[in-house]
Amino acid sequence: MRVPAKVNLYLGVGAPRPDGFHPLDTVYQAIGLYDDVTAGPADDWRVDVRTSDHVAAEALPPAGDNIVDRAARLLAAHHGVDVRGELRVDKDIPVAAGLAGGSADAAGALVALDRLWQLETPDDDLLRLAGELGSDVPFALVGGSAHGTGRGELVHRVPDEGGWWWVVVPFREGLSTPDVYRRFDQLHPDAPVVPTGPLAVLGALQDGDVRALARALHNDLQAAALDLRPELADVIAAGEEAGGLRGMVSGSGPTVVLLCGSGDEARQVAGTLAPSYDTVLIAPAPVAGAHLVVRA
Ligand SMILES: C[C@](O)(CO)[C@H](O)COP(=O)(O)OP(=O)(O)OC[C@H]1O[C@@H](n2ccc(N)nc2=O)[C@H](O)[C@@H]1O
Ligand SMILES: Nc1ncnc2c1ncn2[C@@H]1O[C@H](COP(=O)(O)OP(=O)(O)OP(=O)(O)O)[C@@H](O)[C@H]1O
Repeated sequence: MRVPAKVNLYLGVGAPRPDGFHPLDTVYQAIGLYDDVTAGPADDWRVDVRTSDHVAAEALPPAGDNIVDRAARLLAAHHGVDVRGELRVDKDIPVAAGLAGGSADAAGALVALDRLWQLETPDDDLLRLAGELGSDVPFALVGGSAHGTGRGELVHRVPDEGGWWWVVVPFREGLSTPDVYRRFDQLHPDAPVVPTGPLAVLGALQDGDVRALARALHNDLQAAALDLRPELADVIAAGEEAGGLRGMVSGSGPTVVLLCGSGDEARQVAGTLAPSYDTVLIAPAPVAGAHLVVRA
């Protein structure tokens, strides 16, 4: 099953809660850059992870600690069944990139194992288990474009009339999400308890208006990511110079994404950037998630 990466079209971040997580007001969009997760029968439990050229295999955790192992244990415990099967993960989404690749794999594992073990887990339970695995995992189930609140785990699909195009510039060396949130706290000691909301982004999606969306894109974590990786500012500037309508850091970074006016414009921007960076990808959006959750 194909599971997509995400970008945050809007990421409002508030002051840390007592549990250490930050309240978010975000708009996720699933983009056409995928990992592939498949499950088959086996007497024991095996995970086989393979990576494409631009995915840093060395950044993945040791056997047994992959987020798909955690997803399998959580789903099995919820139903009181044994963890059994062979799970294969083909990774094309860069690791620790701000693209939620691990979250996509976790969502894919939940859905693939739910089918293999014939559990028919209700959607609400699946969403709750996903939220326990990580803040971005429920969105990976839902896909499309969605509003996220809480620590990001409460997701509701939103109307999106656009067919959008992104140029994606990932880097082999990732950024740690907790490090970026920590830097956010240092840079914004007076962050509001309730983060500001994404009205302009939601309106642009509803109208399918790419120029309005370009104006409204916003990421409260961008300053923290740029502080940790100043050279990302040059990538954003180069992408906008090459014809991208607007460049930004995706989520906690370090991937830079550029919103483009059309598929042709995206190909042109990617062609201009390609000689300067190891990897430059093109992704249409929005795309489907791992599982169409009826309620969302
Ligand atoms: C940056 C985003 O990708 C934006 O969507 C997410 O907020 C990150 O989501 P994620 O990788 O699924 O994060 P989790 O696995 O839930 O949490 C990892 C770590 O990120 C920090 N974290 C995450 C989410 C959140 N709302 N506040 C946080 O402070 C915490 O230090 C946490 O221990
Ligand atoms: N299947 C997996 N794919 C990628 N990373 C994984 C996986 N399982 C565990 N991890 C670990 O999770 C951490 C974050 O990986 P991930 O690729 O999800 O980050 P990300 O793209 O920045 O996600 P987010 O945008 O949700 O913060 C890495 O340290 C990585 O070792």
